[in-house]
Amino acid sequence: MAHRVGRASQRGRTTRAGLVATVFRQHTALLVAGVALGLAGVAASLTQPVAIGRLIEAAGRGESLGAPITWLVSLFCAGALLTSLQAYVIGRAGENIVFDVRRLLTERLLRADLTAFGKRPQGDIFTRTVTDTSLVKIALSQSLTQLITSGVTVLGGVVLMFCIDAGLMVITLGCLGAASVVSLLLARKLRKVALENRDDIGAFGTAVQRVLSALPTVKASRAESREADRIGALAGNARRSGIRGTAYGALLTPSMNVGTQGALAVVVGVGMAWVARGEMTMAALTTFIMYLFQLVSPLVMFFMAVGQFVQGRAAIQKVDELADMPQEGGGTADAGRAAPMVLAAHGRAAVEFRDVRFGYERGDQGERSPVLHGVSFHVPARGLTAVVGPSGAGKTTLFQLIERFYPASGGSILVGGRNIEALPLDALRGLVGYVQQDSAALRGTVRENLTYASPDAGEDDIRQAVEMAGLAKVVAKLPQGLDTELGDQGSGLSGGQRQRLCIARTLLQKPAVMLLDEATSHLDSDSERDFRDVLQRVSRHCAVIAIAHRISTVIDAEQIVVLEDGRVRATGRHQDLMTRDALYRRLAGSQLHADSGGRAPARVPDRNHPRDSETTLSLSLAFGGLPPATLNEQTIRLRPIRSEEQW
Ligand SMILES: Nc1ncnc2c1ncn2[C@@H]1O[C@H](COP(=O)(O)OP(=O)(O)OP(=O)(O)O)[C@@H](O)[C@H]1O
Repeated sequence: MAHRVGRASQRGRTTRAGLVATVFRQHTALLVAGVALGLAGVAASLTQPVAIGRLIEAAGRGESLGAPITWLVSLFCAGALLTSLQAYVIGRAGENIVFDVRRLLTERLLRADLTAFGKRPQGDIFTRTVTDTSLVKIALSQSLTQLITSGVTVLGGVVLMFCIDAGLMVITLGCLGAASVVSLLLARKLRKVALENRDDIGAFGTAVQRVLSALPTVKASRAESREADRIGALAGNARRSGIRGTAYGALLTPSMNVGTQGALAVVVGVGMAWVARGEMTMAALTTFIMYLFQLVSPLVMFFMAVGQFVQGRAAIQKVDELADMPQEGGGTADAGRAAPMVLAAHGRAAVEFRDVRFGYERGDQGERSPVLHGVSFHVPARGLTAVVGPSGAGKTTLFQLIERFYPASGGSILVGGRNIEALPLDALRGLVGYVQQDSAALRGTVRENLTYASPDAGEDDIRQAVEMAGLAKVVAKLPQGLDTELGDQGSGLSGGQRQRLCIARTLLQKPAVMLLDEATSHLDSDSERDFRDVLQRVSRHCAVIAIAHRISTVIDAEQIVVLEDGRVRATGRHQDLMTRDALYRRLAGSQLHADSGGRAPARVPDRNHPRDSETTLSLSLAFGGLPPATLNEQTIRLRPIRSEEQW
């Protein structure tokens, strides 16, 4: 049953009714079965006072008590069996509901549009996904069925009591009616407070998630006390609204108790007077009082269920809001994993930007601050293309658009000659491998991390990718090799090792286009030289686009795109750009000074010479330790880097 939810509801927007209502409808059969069992139990309970009345009458007449006692015991057993069966069936339906809600919600979160996702605090998303879904389960299974079965019990009891004595019933209803009005008013208050409490818990969860994800920064900034105070204040808000909710909830049950106890006192007094005057039999009064006693518990349960249900409705609202988040690809995310695609025609550009414009959405009003202003360039199907430019020029944004994390506001991006808007997302992301600026490793084994984008990869492919990314020695030293467990965000490996892990993961994907965002920034000199060899090899098979601040990566590139303020100002090879583009010269010059346009051969510095040792130091700083001899055909005069210049 839990799997019956239609594919349609899993993909685009759920329905106008919301995700929870859609899921609820899928489980009505089991819920109805649970309610039916509950009602049968109610019937057994409602018959018990009649059976007791018969027992009293039989005893009064001196008849055999065997049959009435058997009848009564059978009713007790049937009531108990039906109640426990109902609890199991309703509990099962509740688990099925929460399973489907969580499954569909997670799917929608994973396919959410990044702009919409970025606007929501992650702690709030977590609270809604974990805590609120539990409240949804309680509201839609236990509370709802309790409302129905208790409601029917109360109704049935009222009808039967009317049949026994209408006058006494009118008195009873008067007392219960007043208590019910008070309880309903309290339930309305409770719903309002419950919504506030959900918001407060969400804010608390957000604050906790914020500090836990940056705990080393918190410690290094000595912000533990400040954060503890801030989070403590938010926990205090949740406590206050929780206590207010508890207070309303605590008033709900006694208000009903007072009503029923008042009714009981009046009924006993009036009833006994009528029995004394011979206007009512003792058996009828006993049966009536039995029903009144039986009414107390369902009435209290009914109003408790009302309280739980209104709290659950607040949670349902929160879950539905989250599930309503816009989905990638306008709500038509691609089904399953698309078959791997290959770039169409040979010789066609692997990636082409045609007058692409883009701005990130800021705030809730949809206003955008422009980042790319008509970017055009193309990337050949083979070879290394480097993208360079000052910080904030829009380099990473180019990659985000190729991956279709965000849609371009104007112009078009083509991969293999096809507009990416027309490609299924899964296929596009299968073609394009992306090593992000902040290397993304996950909790799990090294092997799981490696095969994350290609779950079916074989041992040989894994070994090859590990070798190519320069990770083989690292893996060999790990206690369990590829099966060594890593912590959150890949802790257990150094920054550079994590980055190589991500490079290996992307290599394993065998992409047609590989995007490397400052991918070599963490690599040491030896590994970077190895990796440049890897790049050379890989770029013979696919298009590699690398964002790099290191000239060592750029020098060998077949093409360099110079980006400034979201515009392409030049494209060409290193030597060409050194002569004709001032910005490129300046960017390169911040690391090195080319004496003769980068044409004369490099002089290898002598470490023993005081001036050269200074030069060697700054060279290795600027080039991340790459030995000068590896810079082909460069005559480089380096300026010593002084610490005061770094400030
Ligand atoms: N998610 C985002 N929401 C809003 N603005 C963003 C977002 N990401 C980037 N920006 C803005 O877009 C501009 C370009 O950012 P981008 O990351 O593409 O620059 P970059 O050239 O890669 O910079 P760097 O070299 O420092 O990594 C910056 O001004 C940045 O503030």
